[in-house]
Amino acid sequence: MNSTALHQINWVWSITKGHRSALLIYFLLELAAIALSLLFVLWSKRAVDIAMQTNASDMKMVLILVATSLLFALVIRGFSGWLSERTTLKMGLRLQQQMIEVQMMSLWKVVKDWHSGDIQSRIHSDCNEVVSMVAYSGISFLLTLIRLLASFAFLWSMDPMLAFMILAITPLFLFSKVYFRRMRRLSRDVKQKESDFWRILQENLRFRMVIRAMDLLSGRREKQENSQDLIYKLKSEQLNFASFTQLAMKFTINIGYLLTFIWGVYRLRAGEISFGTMTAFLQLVGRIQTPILTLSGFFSLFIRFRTSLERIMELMSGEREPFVAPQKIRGLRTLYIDNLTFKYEDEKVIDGLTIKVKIGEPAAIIGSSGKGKTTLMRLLLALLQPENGWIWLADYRQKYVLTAGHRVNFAYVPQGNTLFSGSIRENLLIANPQADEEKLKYALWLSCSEFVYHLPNGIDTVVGESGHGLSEGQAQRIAIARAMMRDCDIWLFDEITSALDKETAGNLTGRLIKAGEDKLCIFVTHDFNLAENCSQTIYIN
Ligand SMILES: Nc1ncnc2c1ncn2[C@@H]1O[C@H](COP(=O)(O)OP(=O)(O)OP(=O)(O)O)[C@@H](O)[C@H]1O
Repeated sequence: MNSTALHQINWVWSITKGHRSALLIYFLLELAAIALSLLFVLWSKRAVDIAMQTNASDMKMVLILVATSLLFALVIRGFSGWLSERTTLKMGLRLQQQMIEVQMMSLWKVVKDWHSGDIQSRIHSDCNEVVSMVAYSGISFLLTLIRLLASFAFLWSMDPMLAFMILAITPLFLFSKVYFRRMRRLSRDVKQKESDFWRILQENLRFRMVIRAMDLLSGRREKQENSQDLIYKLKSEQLNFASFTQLAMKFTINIGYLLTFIWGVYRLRAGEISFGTMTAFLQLVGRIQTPILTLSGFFSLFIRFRTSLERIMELMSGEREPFVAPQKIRGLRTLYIDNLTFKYEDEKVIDGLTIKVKIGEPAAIIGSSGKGKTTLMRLLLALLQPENGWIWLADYRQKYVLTAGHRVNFAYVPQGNTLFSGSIRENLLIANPQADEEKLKYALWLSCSEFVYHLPNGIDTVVGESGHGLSEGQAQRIAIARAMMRDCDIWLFDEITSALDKETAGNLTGRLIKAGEDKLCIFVTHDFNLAENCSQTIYIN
């Protein structure tokens, strides 16, 4: 076994943690059901044989046993089915949580490389594929194999020749390398194309108004339809191949049944077997054929599972931000940036930047577009790591090298629309769930969001996806109010006046600068009026 397969097995084993006893119980219950079904065959053979004798004294007892085995098997199957569904559900949700957690904490370069549509496709369909294999199909495979072997051994004990005949006609071609390779390639291609489709779909839905407004509908529709056509072609190929192999399988299996039947009839006529044995034959043949058919279906499931497993593991292997305990700095005084250098891949964005921002002395950061202002914000929030140089936070006594743990000290307002769907109140409370009405009112006032009170539902007005229902400027101000709900000593504002008229912008920045007299405020801006009101202006070129 190669190291990749071993790694995959270990990984699969790790996701069963917390569910292993439920999986074992399910396996044992199904095993008991198999034993009962074989007892059913044995006792029904006896019942038929007794019925053919003149002295049928214990027939009643045997019939009771036949009925009991059937009934118990039914009850056990009912319970095990329920248990398996429940375990699948719980495991699926847990795995999804883990996948989402990894994505939420992934490093900047990982975020850039993965499209959220692709991630969603993996979290949804690949996760289902993997979990249903681990919690259900994998165990079913083992049980089917056991059922098959037990029925085969039973048949062998009654008539070895017949058992041999059945084995000889089993379509073993299904286990060939050609079959596996082709199915694997198809499965990979389908998954890849599905991810592409999710990417296109997500962007089409997100920008549907803009797409219509800019008359891009036909182009985007064509892209989406092309992607669907590709999926259709690949899935049709998959379907044709699977249907052909299933048909070949059924064909050979039915010939097997026919041969058994003819063989049985001749031997019955020759008086070599009893009626009971004949009925047992026919039942056992069924109990061998059905598992073989199930196994053939299982192989395509297994191939899909391997593909999905690789895709999930690839997603989960992205680098994550290590956990650092939150560290609130009491009595914060100064932020130092010393000879800071940063580059994305090869492009140097910030080169030897040195600045100092003190509490109560707001700073404006100005620079033409694409010069690295937002990058600087990301560095301050420890979302990016400097290539060279240092960022420190200092209180009265000492300096602390900035880490992700210091994020609790920052209230940050990003560029653009970042509201969540839900009411305005929910959007504000997410930043500080314990806040009271006073705090809400203050944050709304500080961000010049008094317009909220004139909305029909006031602060409980529901905002759609990406702030739909509010203007850009209104959404921007609610985003400022949200940041102001947090009790933080450093306020970072990234172009907060870009969607506001001059008067509102002046009002807003006036309130923020006044209220931030005991805060460390940094405004990234193109607004020179705002820069004039700050204590220092830093140019990034
Ligand atoms: N994730 C990224 N990977 C690679 N390069 C990036 C990434 N994000 C930004 N850049 C590049 O870094 C440079 C600075 O980008 P940044 O967003 O910091 O500029 P900015 O000064 O905030 O611009 P604007 O005023 O337009 O918002 C740009 O040239 C941009 O192409």
